[in-house]
Amino acid sequence: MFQMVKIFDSTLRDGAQAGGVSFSVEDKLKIVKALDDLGVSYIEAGNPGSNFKDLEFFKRIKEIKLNYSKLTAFGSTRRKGISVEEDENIKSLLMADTQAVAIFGKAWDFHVTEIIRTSLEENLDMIKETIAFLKRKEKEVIFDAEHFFDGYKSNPDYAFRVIKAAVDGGADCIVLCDTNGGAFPNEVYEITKKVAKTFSVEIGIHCHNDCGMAVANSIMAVEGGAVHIQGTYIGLGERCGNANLSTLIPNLQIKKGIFCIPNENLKNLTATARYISEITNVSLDTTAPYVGNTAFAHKGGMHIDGVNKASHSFEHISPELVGNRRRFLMSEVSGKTTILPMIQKIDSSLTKNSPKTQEIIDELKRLEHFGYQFEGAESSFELIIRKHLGKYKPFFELNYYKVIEEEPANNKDYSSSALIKVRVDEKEEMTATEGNGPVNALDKALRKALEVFYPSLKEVHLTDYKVRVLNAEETTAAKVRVLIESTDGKELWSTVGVSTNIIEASMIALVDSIEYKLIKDLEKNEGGLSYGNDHDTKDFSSTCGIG
Ligand SMILES: CC(=O)SCCNC(=O)CCNC(=O)[C@H](O)C(C)(C)COP(=O)(O)OP(=O)(O)OC[C@H]1O[C@@H](n2cnc3c(N)ncnc32)[C@H](O)[C@@H]1OP(=O)(O)O
Ligand SMILES: CC(=O)C(=O)O
Repeated sequence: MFQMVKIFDSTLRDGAQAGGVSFSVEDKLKIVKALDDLGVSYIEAGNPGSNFKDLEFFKRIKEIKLNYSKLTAFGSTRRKGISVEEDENIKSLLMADTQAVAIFGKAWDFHVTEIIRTSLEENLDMIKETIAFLKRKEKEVIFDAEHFFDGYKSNPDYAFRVIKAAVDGGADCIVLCDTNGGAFPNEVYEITKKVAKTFSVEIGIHCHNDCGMAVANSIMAVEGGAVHIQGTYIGLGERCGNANLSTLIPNLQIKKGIFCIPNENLKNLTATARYISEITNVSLDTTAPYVGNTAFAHKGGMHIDGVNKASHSFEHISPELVGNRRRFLMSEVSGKTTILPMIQKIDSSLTKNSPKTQEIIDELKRLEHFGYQFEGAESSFELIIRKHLGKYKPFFELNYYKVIEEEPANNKDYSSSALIKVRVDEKEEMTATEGNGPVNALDKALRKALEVFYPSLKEVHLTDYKVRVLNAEETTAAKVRVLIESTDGKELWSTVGVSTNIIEASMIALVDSIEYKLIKDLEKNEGGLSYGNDHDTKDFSSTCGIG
């Protein structure tokens, strides 16, 4: 039997209540567009009664036509002691002019008497009157029964009366909220089932993740009869966050066959997660199920061997289904089986027994002994393979760079400046840039110089920069390993550099990052690289900073 649920994304409302998150109006517009492209049913995009930014957002979003999702504004029921018509929050909700509104009201008697400090009867009136008013304004009304599970455990009769008040007011959907995130899956299942049996209205679920159960609880709610699922796309939300939709959607659709978004969009799940985390400026958890960077990364030699023989030996689904990819993590404990797929991506004629394969693995082990770590820097390793196989075209030559540190700085924002000269074919470009540190200045100067030749580099920026001291006993003469992660907003890649000089180690990783991006761009544009014999193949050991 065909089964479907409606996905309600609250990244821009509950997600905005997460510590460290602050969306600009532009951010919100971009995220709405991405979620609409993905095909979620509702986008709860803000709380117009809360702040001017959200009011401005709701004005500007009118210029954008959504193809799939219903835009939803969020607010509370009327306040105690006033009429719905005079409530400023409700006036703002109407000003947002959305097709759907989500209204929250208390379902826990304790919250009614101790937090909003009114009578149990007035709370029921606040809920029913607010919903009836919004229905008269022809809104689709989603009622969030706040603290429903705690409320039910404290006073089931009252929790049900809250739902009845919402149904009597005309609510289109009643959402049972585990606001404090303390419920367990069996409780959510039993309680949701009782509600779904008692009321004929559409039932939804909204789970917080304080016990790490938000996804499991949401699934159990679906088992119990919920057909409207609230969450946030990468799990952001108050405290420990909300049910993570990038986990829930594939769990429901791929594992349980319950329709959430158009099938053809499942392959966009990973890119959407990266895009949203990018705009939110929150790193995507590398171990996030389905969409994380290591969700399909294998390191143990036996696992890699197994996956090579039959991918489902160590993978629960095929990564391509959700737009992710399989990765084999390189390390000194790798055998040829581990690196062969990477080598074959560049030259499919090579086999486990080819001398080149052995040479590359020897080189990997030599570099790891020197201090490199390719597990976190596959892109640098791919460049090494390309250079070793002559499948590499240098995009530029770094002729010269110089970094100047100034303390105390004239300009408080910039304590460093960098000068860089690059050559592309016969043309040279020299740039100077300031930065808030030497690596920042170098990064900006290098990209500025190269953007003249390769405009796509404008999209690139660093998302992570890590330094690890390798032989701390050498104190200030110690060797350092710099790992950087870069993105162009669509893909993430990591590169590495090692040197006793932190600036040089950073520069090696930065140069690798740019070369990798340019190779990928060329591959996309040309449908594959061609390498003429006229191109020099740079000696990779010099790029890696070792003699
Ligand atoms: C579970 C959830 O996530 S609910 C959503 C929570 N989200 C937010 O709070 C973010 C947006 N909030 C805001 O911007 C502000 O809190 C505002 C503008 C909505 C309200 O600000 P203020 O009027 O200054 O009130 P403040 O935040 O200090 O206190 C909350 C008030 O709302 C009342 N309230 C809380 N829940 C409800 C409810 N379900 N129904 C009606 N009133 C409620 C409280 O009783 C309190 O009123 P009081 O001052 O008369 O005691
Ligand atoms: C409505 C909501 O965000 C909650 O109850 O958690």
